[in-house]
Amino acid sequence: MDSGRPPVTSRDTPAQGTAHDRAVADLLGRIKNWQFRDGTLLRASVPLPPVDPLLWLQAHEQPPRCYWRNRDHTLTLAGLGSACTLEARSEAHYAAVLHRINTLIGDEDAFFVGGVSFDGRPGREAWARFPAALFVLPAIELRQDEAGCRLAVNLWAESQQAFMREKTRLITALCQLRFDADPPWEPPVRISRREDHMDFPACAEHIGAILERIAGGSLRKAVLARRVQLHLDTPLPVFTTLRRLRAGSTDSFCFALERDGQFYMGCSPERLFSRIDRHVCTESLAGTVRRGETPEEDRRLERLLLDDPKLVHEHELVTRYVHDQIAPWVTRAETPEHAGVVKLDRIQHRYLPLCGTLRPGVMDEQLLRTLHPTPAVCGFPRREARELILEREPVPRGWYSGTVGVVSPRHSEFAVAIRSALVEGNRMMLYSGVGIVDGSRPEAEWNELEAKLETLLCAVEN
Ligand SMILES: C=C(O[C@H]1C=CC=C(C(=O)O)[C@@H]1O)C(=O)O
Ligand SMILES: [Mg+2]
Repeated sequence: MDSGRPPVTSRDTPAQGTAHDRAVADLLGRIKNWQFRDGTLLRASVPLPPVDPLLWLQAHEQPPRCYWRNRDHTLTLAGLGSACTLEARSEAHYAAVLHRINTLIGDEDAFFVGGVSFDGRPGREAWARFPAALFVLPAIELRQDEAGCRLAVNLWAESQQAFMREKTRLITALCQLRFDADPPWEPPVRISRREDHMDFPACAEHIGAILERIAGGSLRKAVLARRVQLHLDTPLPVFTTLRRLRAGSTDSFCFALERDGQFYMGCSPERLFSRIDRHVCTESLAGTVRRGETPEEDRRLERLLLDDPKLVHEHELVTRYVHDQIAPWVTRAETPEHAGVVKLDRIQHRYLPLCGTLRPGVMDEQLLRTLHPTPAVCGFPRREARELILEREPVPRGWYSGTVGVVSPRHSEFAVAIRSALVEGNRMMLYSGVGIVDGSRPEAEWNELEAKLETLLCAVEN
């Protein structure tokens, strides 16, 4: 059947099918000679003609699948299956997981893909399948970076017996890879029902309570989040939807993580941190206005974003926090003098990057522990805001406003997990949040919550 969509690879280069086959054959040849080496990761990678990773993922039913594209478009990873899955039951175990990742990867050029929950605890209710932290080393990896496109395999096993089993499984999976076929036809998705877990009156009441707390002096900011549940008339084609979302989210991190039949997916404009060797970059991104209908209106709104005292305050709380948290870990911190603006398709944000050189011995675990969750998703002071969120919000956040990214000894990068949804078959849960500070008005915050959901909603129904 003709789906009317482009194939996984371009048809105007007929020799590509054979080039992909040769790449797979090359990998198979290498794997066949692999011998079990206790606790050592085996990895091989070969160049591949360009492939759209999301179409490729949609064409393969090999869970768990994962996808990551960073905001700078310098790294895209698509993974099929798991060579190793590491989990943490609580925040207290993040360091052990990150340490394990580094020793397991060693000198190999591999990445684990994963993340952590908002509150450092395992998911509850809809999120029950997601632990506090989860990182997967894909068994088969498609990577695009400055060096081009490559296909790689990872194999790791704790015993000779497990090694033989995994090796056979990997060979079978490689033999089933497809590069030149159309992805399966998918019917258009329609939203049959929408359930809002917080309506405007409830939202206004929560905002009132937060403002009272702020007036009392014990809190300066809290981020209030809501959830919208969609019932769809057909299971959501996750990677096709993410492809649409990605097309409208050029300056965003895009991700999808599969876990026992569920997907956590989204496109976030916000970086938690990125580290290449000892060089680290973090940022504050907060404060929102919509995009204008005309260039003049857009510039007027941009001026408002830069000058309005409430928006300046909302953003500055994040900036100061990020600066104070990172300061002990870096020798030189560089940041522009004035905030800039990040423009997305429907909204724009205030933004200020901060880069530095890590002091000897500082690892991802310190950065993760001290930065996450920033006042862009939690509030300030952090503990007070977190308590208020747990007390006020009607549904657990799970991994929404957690962090998602890639980890390796040389290079790690995490996005703040916002503009995202949990998907299970016909059901999709969309999340959005707003920073409440002195000067917040319920109608304006409600409109902001709605605007933040729009991009995702549009990607669902095409
Ligand atoms: C918490 C979210 O956005 C944060 C990031 C940027 C701007 C925000 C704001 O203006 O309120 C939020 O702090 C979300 O999109 O769910
Ligand atoms: Mg805001």
